[in-house]
Amino acid sequence: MKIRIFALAKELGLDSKELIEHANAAGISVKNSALASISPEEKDIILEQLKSGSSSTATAVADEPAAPAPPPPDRSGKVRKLDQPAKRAAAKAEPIQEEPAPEEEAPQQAAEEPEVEQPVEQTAEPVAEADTETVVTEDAEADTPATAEEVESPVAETAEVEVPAAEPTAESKAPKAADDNADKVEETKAESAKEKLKQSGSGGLSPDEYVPSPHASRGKSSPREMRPVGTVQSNEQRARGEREKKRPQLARPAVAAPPKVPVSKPKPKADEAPAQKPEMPLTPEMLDRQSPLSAHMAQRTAEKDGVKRPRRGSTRMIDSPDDAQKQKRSRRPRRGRDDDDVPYGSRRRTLTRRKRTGPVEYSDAAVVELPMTVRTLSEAMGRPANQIIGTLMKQGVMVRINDALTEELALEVAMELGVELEIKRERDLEDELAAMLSDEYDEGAELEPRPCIVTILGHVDHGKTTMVDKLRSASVAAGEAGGITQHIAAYQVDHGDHRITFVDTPGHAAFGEMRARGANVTDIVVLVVAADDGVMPQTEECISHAKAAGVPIIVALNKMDLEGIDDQKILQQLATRELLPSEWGGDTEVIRTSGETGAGLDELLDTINITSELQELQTNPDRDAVGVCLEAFRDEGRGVISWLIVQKGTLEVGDVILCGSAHGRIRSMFDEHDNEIEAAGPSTPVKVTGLDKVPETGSHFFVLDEIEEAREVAEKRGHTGRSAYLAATARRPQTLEDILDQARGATVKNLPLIIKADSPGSIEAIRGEIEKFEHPEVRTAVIHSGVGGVNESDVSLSAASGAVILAFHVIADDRAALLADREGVEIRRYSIIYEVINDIRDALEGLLDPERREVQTGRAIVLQTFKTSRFGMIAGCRVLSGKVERNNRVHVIRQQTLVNTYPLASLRREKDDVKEVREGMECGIRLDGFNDIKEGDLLEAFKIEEHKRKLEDVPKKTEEDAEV
Ligand SMILES: Nc1nc2c(ncn2[C@@H]2O[C@H](COP(=O)(O)OP(=O)(O)OP(=O)(O)O)[C@@H](O)[C@H]2O)c(=O)[nH]1
Repeated sequence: MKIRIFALAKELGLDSKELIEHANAAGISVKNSALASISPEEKDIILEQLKSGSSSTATAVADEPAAPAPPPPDRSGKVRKLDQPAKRAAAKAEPIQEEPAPEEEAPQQAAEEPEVEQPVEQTAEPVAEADTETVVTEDAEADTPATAEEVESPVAETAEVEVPAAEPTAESKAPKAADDNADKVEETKAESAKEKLKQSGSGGLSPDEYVPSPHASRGKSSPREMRPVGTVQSNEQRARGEREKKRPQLARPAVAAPPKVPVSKPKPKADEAPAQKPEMPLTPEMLDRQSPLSAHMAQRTAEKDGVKRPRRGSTRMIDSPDDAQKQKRSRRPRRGRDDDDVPYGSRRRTLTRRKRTGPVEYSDAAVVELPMTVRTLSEAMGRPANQIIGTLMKQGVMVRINDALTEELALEVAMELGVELEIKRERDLEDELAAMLSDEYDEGAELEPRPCIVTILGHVDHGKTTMVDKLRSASVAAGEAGGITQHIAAYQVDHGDHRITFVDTPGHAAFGEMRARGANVTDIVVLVVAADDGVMPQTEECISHAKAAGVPIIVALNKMDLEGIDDQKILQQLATRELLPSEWGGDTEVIRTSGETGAGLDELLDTINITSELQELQTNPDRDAVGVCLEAFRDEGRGVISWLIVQKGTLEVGDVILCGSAHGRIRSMFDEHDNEIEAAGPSTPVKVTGLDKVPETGSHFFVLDEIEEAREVAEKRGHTGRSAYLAATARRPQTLEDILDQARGATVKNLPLIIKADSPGSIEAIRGEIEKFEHPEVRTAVIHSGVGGVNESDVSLSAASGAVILAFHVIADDRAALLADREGVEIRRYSIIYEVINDIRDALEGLLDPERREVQTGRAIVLQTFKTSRFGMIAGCRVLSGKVERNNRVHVIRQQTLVNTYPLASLRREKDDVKEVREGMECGIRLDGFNDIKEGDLLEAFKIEEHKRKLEDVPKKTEEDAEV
């Protein structure tokens, strides 16, 4: 059974190394390791050796040629660093010890014998530090005559040690070399031990400096574990020391006492392999002053920058917590001063954070966006939401923080709280579109002359169409139904160097609004006044429209070809209506014309040109077109056709246009002669196709970039229109008239209508006319209107509502006609608006209750009364005037006071019932329900006649009632 060295050393109370030395002295080859093992026999030999004393130790040591160099007894020398040269020396010396060891154990031995290096290192250390001040000083302080020679001698000695290490492979030389080496090592050891003893004796190592080796029992060695020789000496050591004293003194290294280094003892780990290297934690002081890397880096930095600048994150450069604080402080202002050096993100974060953490700002002016709530208003004004809620509560408005606020309420709150509030509305496309119409839109653009737009106005049949027809050399009047212009249309005429655009408007009053819209695009109004008719009411309306539009008026005194014309009379009429003719000194040009003969038309065109030149009509043709829809209708083949007149810019095929609540992309474009064109400049009337539905007459059109944008606005407009209609419908029961009707128990009779026409203008005209029929008892209700023929839907709606279908210039399709026959729905077709209006008037008057009038037929006086048990009181009367009829009613008048009115119950003459009794005759009259009749009472007999009422009659009565 093998016995471990450390176990035996423990058993004997020895150090493992001492035991190894003894074993070696006894001739037993033991690895210089506490883990080495020996056999029991060898143990006995060692024990014997120990018992026999130390006398033979020196011999035994001398006889061990290959014994590893024992650790130097003197380990009290300063160990500050492990120099590579020393390591190399130790490594070279190692093979000397390997000779007697088995081959398989050699690597382990080499690994397990760092201790062997230590002595060499200890020996070599002075080589590195021989010139240090500390060593010299210590040496100088030593009482031994340590001279420079002594200090240098280890260098030579170490060099000698290295010599044999340089030839380790020469096995034959090994014993001798080993002997020499061993001798020298022994000498070194002896010297070191001697030196230590000397130091110990002279106070070089105080008892306090003794550091017991925690690993001594395990036979480990480290600089800290080195035990000062001299404090505990074995017999052998003592003997060796005596022997060495006899030897010549060699130069010894000056070894200083180890410094007091607070070392934390590493906790041994159970499973961990024993440390083979000395553990020496580096203290901050050592790092600070001795780290070659840090010193090198500091030097490099200083050389590079010229100034010593601490590197971020370098603990080395921060000497103390105060220094670290100074560093932080010095960084902060630099970040603020030099913005370029600060990363964008970090600077922004800092600014934002500062802003957030600031106090709440109570501003006197605030901007809030719609839609707004109490919360958003609170945030915008910098006032607490509770304050806003409280303010509103005082006004009787109960809101919560997330409730929406109207603009009015918000403004009231702002006024109450003394805040100037600006309400920002969301991007209003309508405003942007309106801006496109303004002159500012073309500011700075290059403007070019444009044709003037002339609108011809005048009373019906005064010759407008004939005049334009003559100008265009085309017959338009001949094709018109009833000889009345139903649609606005426009034409262009070239005269001289100018092109003139004529807009022909119907002269009838029903088209007043269309005419007014026509005037909106107008530069000049030509007022046609028939010389044989003079100024008519509708002429006056035209003058008003033209003046309201602020456009110059040129009077065309037409039909001058007729005989017996008194033009002076017409001029007089014009003058009284603020149109003083130029020939009378005024500024109104009056041109005598004849549409029939064409006389005066050139002069009229010349006058138009001169007037337009005076106006200097210019516009920007290079922009998105805007203009007005003059008329629109649905064509069976081409879909929706819209008459547009371009006011500004140039309209092109493919443009996206928005017109009222209609939108679309222009598919095709036609001029007045139905020639297809690609573009239309300013003041050009065109017919276009491509809109999704029939646009409203008089609505502006705009060219937009995106079809989606146009659709969005069109839908919004359509929605707004429906909302307005619903709102109007919802408000209707709330009118005062309705409330009064309900109180009176009166019922208003509606005439439901469905209007289908060929164009929006026609519908508008019909609506405008029938809305004039105002009556408290009857009214029209247009439940549906649309452009196009009568379809099944219209008939179904009519059947359900009892509405009358008015088909103006349109007919019903076959299926609708069949359905109408089946449902008994009447479809009334019209081509002239007069007929429509007359029929509507008749229908409304037919709905009126007839007027009941009291018609007195005769008067009778009561001469005598007879009371019968069967019939009650009977009055004997004489007819004073007229006649009394059986079906009359009677006012009983007593002493000139009306007692009451009663129907006649019986009328008799001489016991016979008669139908009537004439003046001067006597009769018996019994009244129904009245027996208190007396002599002298006057009976007025009357009958009720019903008279059909007229719409015109009723308003007068209503006005009288209102006055009452
Ligand atoms: N003698 C004469 N008759 C004319 C003249 N101009 C028009 N007329 C006649 O007057 C009638 C009405 O003419 P229109 O041109 O249709 O009149 P209008 O003003 O356009 O009528 P509306 O379209 O209903 O507004 C027609 O019978 C024409 O023949 C003219 O200069 N001399």
